[in-house]
Amino acid sequence: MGSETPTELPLIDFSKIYLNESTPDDWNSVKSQVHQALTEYGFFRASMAGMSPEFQSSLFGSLDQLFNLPLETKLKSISDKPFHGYIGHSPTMPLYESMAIPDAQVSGEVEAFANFFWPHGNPTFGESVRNISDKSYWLDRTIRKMIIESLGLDKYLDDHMDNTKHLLRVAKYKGPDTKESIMGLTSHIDKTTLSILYQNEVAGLELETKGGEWIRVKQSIDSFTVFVGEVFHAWSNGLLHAPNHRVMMTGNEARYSLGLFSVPKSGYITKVPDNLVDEEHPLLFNPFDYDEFLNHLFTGKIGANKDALDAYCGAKESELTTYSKS
Ligand SMILES: O=C(O)CCC(=O)C(=O)O
Ligand SMILES: [Fe+2]
Repeated sequence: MGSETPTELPLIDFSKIYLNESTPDDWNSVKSQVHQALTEYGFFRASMAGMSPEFQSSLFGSLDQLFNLPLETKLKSISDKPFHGYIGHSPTMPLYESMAIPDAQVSGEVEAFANFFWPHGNPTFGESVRNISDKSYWLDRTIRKMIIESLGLDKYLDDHMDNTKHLLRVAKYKGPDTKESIMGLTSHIDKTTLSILYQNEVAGLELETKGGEWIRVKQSIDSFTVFVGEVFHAWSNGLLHAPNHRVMMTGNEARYSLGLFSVPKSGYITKVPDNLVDEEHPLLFNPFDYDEFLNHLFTGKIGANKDALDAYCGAKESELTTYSKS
């Protein structure tokens, strides 16, 4: 792949592994594609077996129902935690609305969210959102395992798996009814370990290459978009690229997305593995507490710009004092 600029996201097929029909060679082949994609570009599309048009229409019908609830009902989904509660009607992002389900992979959490909005329950919402959440969760763990193996860091695997938590965010981008592109979500780099997105057929997500070109994601019914966030970039001492991305909307159809975001658990100190640091690869990030980083971000102590984590705990300036070869 070298330094050539891709015009589309690389597509990697996880179906055999997901269906438990893979050989060790299949695993190794997918693992090396994942490693290459996430170091070169920071993103790829993951295809998965088992998604039907009927499933897709019940899933996005459910999200339509959710966002069509009255504003005062949606506003009840409040939270004092960053990124958790209802977000919408922002003057800077008028097309965007979202709500979050923490620990959506845990049995009963999606159903509890549905029961909150529909006191008599909403089994279609529960089942379809749960299905995507489970597949995204499986992808998140499988991809992180592949990266850790491919970096030769197997001894860190359990620590990484045990100290990661998840948040599912469902979003709606209203069609702006214009021919020219309107900003749906401003460009940013996720403050996550990994981000996994599933969406309806309305395009809009764009990812930036290292060379500064924007690639528009071509979504299909059985694929997820996977990209690296600042936390995994930092943990890998810069080996994994965390891409800038944004949502640009045209036309009058609404775009729906479901994003599963993995982040470090509260109280866990993320630290670059020693094996990734040597004279040629000086330490780029000092150990950090993710919750404290978010606090700094949301109280304005550091800017919410693209390299917020670097501003918070970047080690470049203090390399000589923090880096020890032991
Ligand atoms: O909805 C999307 O496709 C992108 C969402 C996103 O980038 C985010 O929530 O961080
Ligand atoms: Fe994002």
